[in-house]
Amino acid sequence: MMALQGKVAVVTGAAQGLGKGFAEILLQNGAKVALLDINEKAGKELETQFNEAYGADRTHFYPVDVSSDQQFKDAFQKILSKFGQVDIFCNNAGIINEKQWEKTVSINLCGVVRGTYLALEHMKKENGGQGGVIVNVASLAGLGPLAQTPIYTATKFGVVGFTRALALASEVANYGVRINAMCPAFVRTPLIDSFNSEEQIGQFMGLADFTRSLMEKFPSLEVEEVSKGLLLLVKDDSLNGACLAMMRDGAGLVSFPKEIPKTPVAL
Ligand SMILES: NC(=O)c1ccc[n+]([C@@H]2O[C@H](COP(=O)([O-])OP(=O)(O)OC[C@H]3O[C@@H](n4cnc5c(N)ncnc54)[C@H](O)[C@@H]3O)[C@@H](O)[C@H]2O)c1
Ligand SMILES: CC/C=C\C[C@H](O)/C=C/C=C\C=C\C=C\[C@@H](O)[C@@H](O)C/C=C\CCC(=O)O
Repeated sequence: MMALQGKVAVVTGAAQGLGKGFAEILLQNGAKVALLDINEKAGKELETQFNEAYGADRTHFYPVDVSSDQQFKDAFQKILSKFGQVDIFCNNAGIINEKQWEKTVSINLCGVVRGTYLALEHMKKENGGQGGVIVNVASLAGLGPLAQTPIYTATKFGVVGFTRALALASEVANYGVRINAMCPAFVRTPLIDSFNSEEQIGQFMGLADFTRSLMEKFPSLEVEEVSKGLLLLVKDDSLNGACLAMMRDGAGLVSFPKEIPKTPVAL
C-alpha cells in the first residue's frame, strides 16, 4: 500500500462536493493537497479552512478552468515550484450541461485528458519522474447510459475508456504510473439537482421522472463514502486500470469481459 505521509496530491474541482471530500481524506492521511477549481471564492475559503484544520501550508488553492490548457499548465508549474513534486493527481472537475454540450465535453473529457497528460509527463520514469497515481472521476454513467444526459454519459464513457487504455500503455511502456477510474452512482452534492434544471438539461427535461426512478434504484451515496473509494484507488499499488463502481448497496472493482458478449446475426 502507498503511504501518503509527505506525498503531494492535486485535486481538480476541489472547492465543493466530491473534490472537497477527496482533498480532505488525502489531508487526513498525511498528504499535502493542491486545490484546483474555477470557483475562486469557494476555493480560497476552503484553503483557509483546511490550513486551520490540518496545519499551515498543507493546502494551497489555485484558480483554474480545466478547459483552459494554459491555465492548467501555469497552475501545474506553480504547484511544482511550491511543493517540489506531484505524486497523486485526481481529475474530478465535471459538469452536467446538455445544452452547452461542447462545454461539457471540454471540461468532463478534455479536462481529464489535460490533467492526466500533465501529471503523466511529470510522473513517468522515462522522464526521470518518481512514478505516481492518477485517479479520473467518471460515473456509473460511464458504465451504463443515463438517458437524460447523453452528452454527460458520452464524456464519462470517454473517461473510462481513456483511463483503461492509458493504464495499459503505462503497464506496457513501464511508465511507473497507475491510472484508475471512479464510477460512483448518485452522490449527495449540488450536481445531482441538475436533472431538474431546464438550463442544464434542455430538450431532455421530459425524462426527469426516468432519472428519478434511477435515483430510487441507486439511492444517493454520501461524499464521505465515495472518498474512501478514492483512498483505495490511491493507496492500493496493485491497482492499475481499475474501475471502482460505487453504489449504496456496495462497491466493487468492475470486471470487464475479455470478449464482447454478442448475439450472432446473419449478414
Ligand atoms: N454527484 C454525483 O451524483 C456524481 C456521481 C458520479 C460522478 N460524479 C462526478 O464527480 C465529479 C464531481 O462532481 P460533484 O458531484 O462533486 O459536483 P459539484 O458540482 O458539487 O462540484 C464540481 C466542482 O467542479 C468545479 N468545476 C466546474 N467546472 C470547472 C472547470 N471548468 N474547471 C475547474 N473546476 C470546475 C465546480 O466549481 C465545483 O467546485 C464530477 O466529475 C461528476 O461528474 C458525480
Ligand atoms: C442527472 C445526473 C446526476 C448525476 C450524474 C452522476 O454521474 C450519477 C450517475 C448515477 C447513476 C447512473 C446510472 C446509470 C444507470 C444505467 O446506465 C444502468 O444501465 C446501470 C448501469 C450499471 C448497472 C450497475 C448495477 O446495477 O450493478
